[in-house]
Amino acid sequence: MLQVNNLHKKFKTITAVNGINLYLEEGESVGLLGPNGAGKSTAISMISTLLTPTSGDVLFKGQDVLKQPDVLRPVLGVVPQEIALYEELTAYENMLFFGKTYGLSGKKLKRKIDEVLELVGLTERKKERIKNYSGGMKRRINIAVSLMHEPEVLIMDEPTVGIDPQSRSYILEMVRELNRNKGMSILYTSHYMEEVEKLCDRVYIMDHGQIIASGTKEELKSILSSEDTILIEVQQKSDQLINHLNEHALIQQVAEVDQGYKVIVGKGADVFADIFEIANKCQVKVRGVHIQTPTLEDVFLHLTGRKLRD
Ligand SMILES: Nc1ncnc2c1ncn2[C@@H]1O[C@H](COP(=O)(O)OP(=O)(O)OP(=O)(O)O)[C@@H](O)[C@H]1O
Repeated sequence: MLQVNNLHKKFKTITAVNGINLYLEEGESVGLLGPNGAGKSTAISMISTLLTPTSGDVLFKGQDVLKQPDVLRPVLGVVPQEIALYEELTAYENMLFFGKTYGLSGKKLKRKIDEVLELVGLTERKKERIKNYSGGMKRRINIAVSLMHEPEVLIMDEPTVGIDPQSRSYILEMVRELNRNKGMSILYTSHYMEEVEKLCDRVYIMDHGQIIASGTKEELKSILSSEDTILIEVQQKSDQLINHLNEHALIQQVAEVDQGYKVIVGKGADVFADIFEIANKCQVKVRGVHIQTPTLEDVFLHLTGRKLRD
């Protein structure tokens, strides 16, 4: 349905997007996962026709979106990373305003506002000014606005960044509902791998302007089928420990995580005793060492040597 071919964007000296290819089928939920600065926002701004590419094509149902933006714009909903609402107006007034810009009016507009307010769970708060809303509520209204014209395709740019856990899980559930029950095709960008794992059928992993891996979650994780991921839980962190782990011949990657460190080793490599010995030498108390099933975060670590949220 939506196809992106060899898309590039250069800003003077920076190549923000360096030849990406991706597609979105009807009814699919696809994740664009990558760390800050990977080029996700630039890529989706071009796909949404808000930014002109340096080169490349975007096709919607076989038609060239860059030459004829109107083949996509009327059926596209975009949730930008920045909140785009009038702070002094109430949520309802904002929706009236944006609904009119989509060409809705009269009873149809009011019916649609009621429907999307219900969907984002803010019917009771619709008469409050946006400036009095929490960050999470603002984001929910931002999403509501993008749904007013019943888009076929929804593109979301990190819609849960910086919000409270309750709004976050509300938004995730809502996105899931839009995809599973309403059949909306969704391109969801995020640097939170848990969100992409939860919501998306297929995933593109982006880094430094390029797509470095793509496939279903299972396909991506099978990249690690010849590796084990080991979590080392420690009492206190130590740079010396990281250095020593990195020097170990059987350890391929080391990354710091909340509880301690994650290391990737060849399948079945027996490094447990060595880990305890190294930790002992660095005077780090180890709480536990566990082999884990790989996550998309581990796939990213394996491919780039970095964590998604470095
Ligand atoms: N208008 C611009 N002018 C110059 N450089 C830009 C512009 N927009 C983005 N960049 C640069 O392009 C690169 C990719 O940025 P982009 O915002 O697309 O990344 P991202 O993956 O969406 O990250 P984030 O989540 O932080 O927005 C970055 O190095 C950024 O500084």
